[in-house]
Amino acid sequence: MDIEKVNSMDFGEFVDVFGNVIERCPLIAAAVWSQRPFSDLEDLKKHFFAFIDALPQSDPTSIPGAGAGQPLYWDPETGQEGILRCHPDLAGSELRRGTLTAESQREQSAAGLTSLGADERLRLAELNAQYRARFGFPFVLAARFSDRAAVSRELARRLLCPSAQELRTALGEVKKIGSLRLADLLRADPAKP
Ligand SMILES: NC(=O)N[C@H]1NC(=O)NC1=O
Repeated sequence: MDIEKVNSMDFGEFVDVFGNVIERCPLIAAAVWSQRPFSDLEDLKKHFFAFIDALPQSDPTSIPGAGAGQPLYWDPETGQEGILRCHPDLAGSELRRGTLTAESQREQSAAGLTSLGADERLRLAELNAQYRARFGFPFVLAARFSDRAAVSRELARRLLCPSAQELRTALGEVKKIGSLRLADLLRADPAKP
């Protein structure tokens, strides 16, 4: 798909195609559509990321200690933390139930997370739960740049980071995931974050 094709899309088509560039955040694609035309893939990416960067960090709707669950779709009132909460755990219950988005399923599968042994799955589930309890959002990592051993290692390491730093790191991972998804859609070089 070239950029002319992207620029010619009506609202509905654009949101259909780009609605999951940011996991379960079709409203971000909806906002980006209104900024067309785009000059190229980089420009399109810039608009997605600028939208995220302009959001408030915290989620005033979250209740501290309530362990906010995963929403079906992003609510703009929940800001950047809300975007993180739309991400399914890596090797978590959504993967087991088969309810991941097609993109997430491919990414988790590429990192080998669909074929973990019971012990590895349990260890990741424990680390994911500790991470969510500490930060109030799930551990987010661009799985396609990782593998099963690196995922647990990175999770254990980031669990010890300060919250403000972790929010920034996690949003950086959201952008890496979005870059890869956009590159796939425009068939550019997907290896470039
Ligand atoms: N939790 C988390 O990082 N999930 C995401 N990572 C990724 O590469 N795809 C996802 O769905």
